[in-house]
Amino acid sequence: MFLDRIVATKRQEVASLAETFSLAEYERTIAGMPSCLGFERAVTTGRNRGMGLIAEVKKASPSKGLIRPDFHPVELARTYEAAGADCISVLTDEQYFQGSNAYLSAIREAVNVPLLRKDFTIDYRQVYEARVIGADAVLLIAAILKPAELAELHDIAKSIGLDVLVEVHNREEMDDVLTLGKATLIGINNRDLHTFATDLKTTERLIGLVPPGTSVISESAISSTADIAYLTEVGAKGVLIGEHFMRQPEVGQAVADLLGPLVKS
Ligand SMILES: O=C(O)c1ccccc1NCC(=O)[C@H](O)[C@H](O)COP(=O)(O)O
Repeated sequence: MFLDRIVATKRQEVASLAETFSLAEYERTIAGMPSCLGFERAVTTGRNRGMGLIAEVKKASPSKGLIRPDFHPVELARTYEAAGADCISVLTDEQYFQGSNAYLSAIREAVNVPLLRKDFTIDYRQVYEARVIGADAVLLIAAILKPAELAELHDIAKSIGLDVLVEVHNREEMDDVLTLGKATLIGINNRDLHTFATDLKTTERLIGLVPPGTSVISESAISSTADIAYLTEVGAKGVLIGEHFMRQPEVGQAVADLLGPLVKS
């Protein structure tokens, strides 16, 4: 299965990171860095539009292959920011998404909105790495972590100033995450990471389980104002959109088209 292959690759990457990783050095570096920008706050307030937008910088994916051949990550991020995206998600996985840590660091220098490091985090060293390369938040995916692992990585991320988007796709993962009682920001992924099948109704099916005080972001397969209206209606606080924007010749216009109908309160 693809997700297992991705995780196997991550284990190899973590093993090579571990060869040079020094906790003391990372902590020293982080101590000298500016505070993180508030990712959770930015996406959940959504500039009072009623729906926050995380726009994703995504060159390729396992399900779709190459999505945007003419790929200029910094230019895309600047365009997202200028068009009103609240946060930017940056794929850093190289092997399956053609992403890079270097893209995230370059984007950090270029924009002033919070950045999510989008990768498959399975080890505490990747959390420190995310902070050092310039992320404001990390993604923790319930499908690839045991509850105790997720709890530990969540605590570490928070301890170094990162926000955490905890991703679930089904009832069992949601129950596990809610039982831990740590997540304040839950991403419901409309894509099944095992089969790649997408269904926006996944958000509607699971959102009712989430207690008040915890915000939900709907992720994947979102491409129209009708999708956003529907997800607003079911109670999502924000959306994460990658492929739709990446396929547009005029990315800024595509963002404006989706955000345009949202009313400021
Ligand atoms: O996008 C994939 O094919 C994929 C495959 C396996 C694991 C994760 C995958 N995507 C990560 C994401 O969650 C999406 O990049 C993100 O939600 C944006 O989705 P979309 O708007 O559909 O590009």
